[in-house]
Amino acid sequence: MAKIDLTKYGITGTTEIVYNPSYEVLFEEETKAGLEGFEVGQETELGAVNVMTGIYTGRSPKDKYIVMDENSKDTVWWTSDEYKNDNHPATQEAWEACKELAKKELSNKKLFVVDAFCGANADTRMAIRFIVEVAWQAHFVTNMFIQPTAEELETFEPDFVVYNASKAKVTNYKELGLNSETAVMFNITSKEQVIINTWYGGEMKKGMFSMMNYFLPLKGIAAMHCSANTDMNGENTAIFFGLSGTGKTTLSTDPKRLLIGDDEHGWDDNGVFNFEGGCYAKVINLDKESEPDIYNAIKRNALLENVTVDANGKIDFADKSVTENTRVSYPIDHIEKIVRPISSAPAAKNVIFLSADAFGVLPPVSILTEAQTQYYFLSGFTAKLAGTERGITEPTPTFSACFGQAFLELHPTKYAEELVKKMEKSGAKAYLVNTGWNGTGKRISIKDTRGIIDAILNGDILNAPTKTIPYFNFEVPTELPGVDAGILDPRDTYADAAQWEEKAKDLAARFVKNFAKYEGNAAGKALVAAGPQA
Ligand SMILES: Nc1ncnc2c1ncn2[C@@H]1O[C@H](COP(=O)(O)OP(=O)(O)O)[C@@H](O)[C@H]1O
Ligand SMILES: C=C(OP(=O)(O)O)C(=O)O
Ligand SMILES: [Mn+2]
Repeated sequence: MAKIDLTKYGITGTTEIVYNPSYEVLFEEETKAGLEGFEVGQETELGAVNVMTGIYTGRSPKDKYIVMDENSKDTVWWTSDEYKNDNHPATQEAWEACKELAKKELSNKKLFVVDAFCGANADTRMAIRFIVEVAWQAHFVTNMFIQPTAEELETFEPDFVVYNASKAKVTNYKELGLNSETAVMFNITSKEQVIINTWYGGEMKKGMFSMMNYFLPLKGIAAMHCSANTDMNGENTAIFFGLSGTGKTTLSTDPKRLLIGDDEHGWDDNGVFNFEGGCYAKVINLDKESEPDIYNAIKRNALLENVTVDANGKIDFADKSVTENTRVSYPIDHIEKIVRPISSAPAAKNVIFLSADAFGVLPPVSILTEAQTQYYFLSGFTAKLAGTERGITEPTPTFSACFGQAFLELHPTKYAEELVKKMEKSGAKAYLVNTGWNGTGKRISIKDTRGIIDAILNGDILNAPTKTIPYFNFEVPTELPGVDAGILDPRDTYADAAQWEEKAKDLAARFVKNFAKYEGNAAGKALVAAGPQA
């Protein structure tokens, strides 16, 4: 084991370091007597431990900051009045203050240090050191990141250090120009992240995703908020872009295929590779029959968050009294059908954009032209679903560039550029799949969506009869094996097609308005014709 010296980070008086604990040790530490508040883990009937994450049960994008310095000033895609995003600038002074708070919080106590990788490719991965004081936080990152081998640990040198001081508060946040007592702050120059006053595990996971999204595209590698899987021969790779709750995890976990990963991937000249070593599935209303693989992944070593569990360990997956964003993290090998030993596969042949349309306008599947692919990728229209972000309590329509705006550190066009290059090279086709609502007022069923995905992946969709949907010029199939033909044209799901027309016109106008921000250059202007015509 590498000798860990935390004094070089300014953390002093450490009484004990639990370094890269095994699952046995993690279980013991997170369930032992004497833990307080949100440190407490409870063993459940399925063997997985459940924890509560406190007030923050989802990410807090308003508290996300990046230090603005010589290095980041001209590269980061900062929030602006013209185009608001979650990359808020922090001063060097605010950084020093937050780092100081974290050092103070983490000094003079027992700590957990987890060294892990982000990125399955050895030549482009980031070596990350997580320093935390809560056992289950160490468990979370052990599940979600790639665990080094014993040999790799011998020589592990971190590229990036994460300080989780979830128990601290930024009391003087106003003075520091920050938003609240909570801060999720990145320093791209020193390669560090500080987390203060939020216990939500997703901040560590999506934080490192944001950093990969900064570093990789600058090296000509696509970084993508998508899940990925491939066929049993590891040849027919597909990627599924989508904002939280649109179905990346659910739809990529497919017993007929091998899972590459459920949320964050890169695409380089060798193909598609996972950034992570685990999955982070939503468990609200989880049903054993319709999602058996995810259900079966909830066993010892998996970690549940914010799930309602009674005194005997019995789980109620239907209860959303704490949040709708109830979660489970598990190491990827809790899923049987995965790509081994490295989570990667050849270039994608199919690219699927998952959009949960709360307006009920988008067809359940549309076959996109090349220009439409770029237009809809940059637009990133979907709904934010309840719970994943603080303050979102019902499906809220949004344009989230590249289906992951909250995690983009460079301008959206950079991600589009890298994706298009890779797609052109592999001859990939793109589809827009609505996993949200239609005229019935209900969400399109998982069964129908799975039928649509099957038809895309086995090529049936290319032989199906099609028609064109007005306003959007979408080419949609009129029949697909295993899919209710009555839903393929969304107008058929309304009592009166005029109701759809009205909503479609409204949505088309929203697209036009949103896209104006890309029309400043010739490339953006050229895409307008591929978008909806209001
Ligand atoms: N048609 C559908 N396709 C996919 N998921 C659906 C659909 N209808 C409802 N759902 C539900 O939506 C949620 C999708 O969440 P998840 O797969 O975790 O999304 P993501 O990984 O993109 O955040 C799950 O709770 C799933 O049961
Ligand atoms: C974990 C998150 O996302 P996803 O639902 O896409 O996994 C998140 O947005 O915090
Ligand atoms: Mn997911």
